[in-house]
Amino acid sequence: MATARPSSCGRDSVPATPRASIDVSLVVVVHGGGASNISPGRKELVSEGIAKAATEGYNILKAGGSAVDAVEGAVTMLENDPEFNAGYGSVLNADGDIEMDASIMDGKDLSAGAVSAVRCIANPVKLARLVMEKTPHCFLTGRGAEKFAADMGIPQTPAEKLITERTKKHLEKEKLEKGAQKADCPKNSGTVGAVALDCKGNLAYATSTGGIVNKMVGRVGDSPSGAGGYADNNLGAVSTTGHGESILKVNLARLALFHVEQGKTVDEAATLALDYMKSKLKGLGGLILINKTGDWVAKWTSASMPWAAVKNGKLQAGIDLCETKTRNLPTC
Ligand SMILES: NC(=O)C[C@H](N)C(=O)O
Repeated sequence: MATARPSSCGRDSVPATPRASIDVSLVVVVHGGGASNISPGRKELVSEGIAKAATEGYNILKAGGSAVDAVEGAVTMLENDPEFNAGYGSVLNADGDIEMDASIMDGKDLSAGAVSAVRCIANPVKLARLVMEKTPHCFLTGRGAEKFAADMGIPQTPAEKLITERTKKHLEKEKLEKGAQKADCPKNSGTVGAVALDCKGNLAYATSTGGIVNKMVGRVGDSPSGAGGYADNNLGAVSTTGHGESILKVNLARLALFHVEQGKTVDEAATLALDYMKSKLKGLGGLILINKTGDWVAKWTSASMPWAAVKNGKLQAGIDLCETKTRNLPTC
């Protein structure tokens, strides 16, 4: 179990931030997917991308934007970055095609929007937000979601423009290895997510993914469901990543918030939820969580998880265990 924390590290549970702030702080935390090891050659690009996304979300909050605006902005940035498995750079399914899932939720009134198995759209998170705000529904899938996107004036992005050389090679390798989607071997890295707390005390989350490489056509994972993320102003906001089938079975995001509801610290809640998934199903993954007072945690059981958090103007980020770095906010 790995936890991001400001200045020290280790395997015991310690809250990432002091509890109970007096005023509502602006907080944004982002993740770039629970992963096996990230190659040294990609680490810098991944670190840069994740820091920029957290900064984008924080700048939106500072300019008076809502928590929903912040998570949408941060996740859009990661969807546009080919280093991550969401939007441009999504992993390929067994047919060599992209099918993406995304969701967003406003903790103020529990309004939620999700899309699954969408193709030819650059930013599924924006479509999920439109489902939340412009339809009487929470969830649109496949053809219906694409028709709705066209009705909303979202331009079509040809599939070839979302596919990269890296994702083509990834699929080839997976097919050669007959890549079974094992719960305890999360090779499928790069799903992205964000959680935010705004100046009005509103919480939100967004999660977006291409899913898992070499998945069956039509497979939908946890990311567009309440297992892949949840936000409730009374409790907190969570975005999850990892083995989707395991995450769905334990309803990971809501499970973590259940522990918050029971009075646990964010660190304890994340640990209990991830440990349960691991002990029950051997499922590995990670999550980011902010509670209503602005305490946050980034925690994972996979080998690594790129994450970044901005609170009180200070950016902290890391990928591996014992690797928290504090730095100035980058200029976007
Ligand atoms: N890397 C991931 O987080 C994959 C995502 N949870 C899915 O199973 O669709």
